[in-house]
Amino acid sequence: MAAARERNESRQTSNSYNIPLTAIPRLSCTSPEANQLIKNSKPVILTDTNLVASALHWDLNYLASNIGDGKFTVYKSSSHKFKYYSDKKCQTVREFIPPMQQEEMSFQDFVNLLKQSKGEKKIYLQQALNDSVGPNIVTDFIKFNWKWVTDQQKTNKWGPLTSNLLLVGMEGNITPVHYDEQENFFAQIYGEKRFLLFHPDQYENLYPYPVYHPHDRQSQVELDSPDFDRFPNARNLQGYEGVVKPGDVLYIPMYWWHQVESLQNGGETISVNFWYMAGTPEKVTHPLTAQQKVAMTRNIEKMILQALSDPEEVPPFMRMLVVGRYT
Ligand SMILES: CC1(C)c2ccccc2-c2ccc(C[C@@H](CC(=O)O)C(=O)C(=O)O)cc21
Ligand SMILES: [Zn+2]
Repeated sequence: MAAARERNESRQTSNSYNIPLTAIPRLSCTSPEANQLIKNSKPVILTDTNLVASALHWDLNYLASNIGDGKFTVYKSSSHKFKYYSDKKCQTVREFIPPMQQEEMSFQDFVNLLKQSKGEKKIYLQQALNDSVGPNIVTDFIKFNWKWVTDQQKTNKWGPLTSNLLLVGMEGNITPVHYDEQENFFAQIYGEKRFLLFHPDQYENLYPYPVYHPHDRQSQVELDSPDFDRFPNARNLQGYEGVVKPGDVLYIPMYWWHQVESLQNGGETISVNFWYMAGTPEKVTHPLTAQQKVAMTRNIEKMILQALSDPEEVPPFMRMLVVGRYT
């Protein structure tokens, strides 16, 4: 680990984190290498997809004027971090305090809030694109390059598209490191976003919350100030970094950890993601892939919770099972 830190210091990476980062490849979607990376579940920033070319004229005013008067979910955070939490799991952890509030409002109200709350209150609009949006947005949406993305879905044997989230973030917003259980083509429309990605095998270095915790799928490690006493392996973190610009599409393979940042002083950001369910899982072969191991830990944790029924019983049970026996 010291070596990793020396290497990092000697390489003087641009990031403000003390983590060795390799550049995510940036390739044309027409290149065989790009398609090979996707096939092998490796991240890649794709150019020339035209996936959201029909939306590259979207900005705050265009959306406010055309997206209709529906209500949009806006998250407010006292810090610049928007740490996802599952509402339905809030009851399982008694002392859990939600780190952000959510509110429904019109897009125009969101834009007004954005313009007046420079700096202190950070807000993040996140809304699944649906048919309640105005006709011009529907037209732009229909003109997404569905041929390319559907070909990808079929070639890579993914499951169905589950949602397209419209994301409008404030400069400086951070979505802390987490993984999703879906394949993701992340399309950038306005402004720039910086991604940190970590292979699923970095599981031991990122200490995910228990599955029953509201912060399920999130890391307990704060990348900007890791608590090495509680999470010593965080010193061994190694990851990937890339910045997506308007028109770029980042492929985030399922189970890959990612942290997403709207650049400070970069202005607001607009993105649309394309989440696909996983394809049918490969039959289990040994050695297990990191993804298979993560999926197994999730199933086992769910089974133990089911058996014990009380979340408070899980930590002592796990210690009894493991300490002195498997450690
Ligand atoms: C932080 C926020 C708004 C949120 C709050 C409450 C519940 C869910 C979510 C949620 C889910 C996805 C994203 C998009 C993206 C991260 C990014 O672009 O910031 C990402 O992680 C992905 O596309 O996989 C962002 C959010
Ligand atoms: Zn995500």
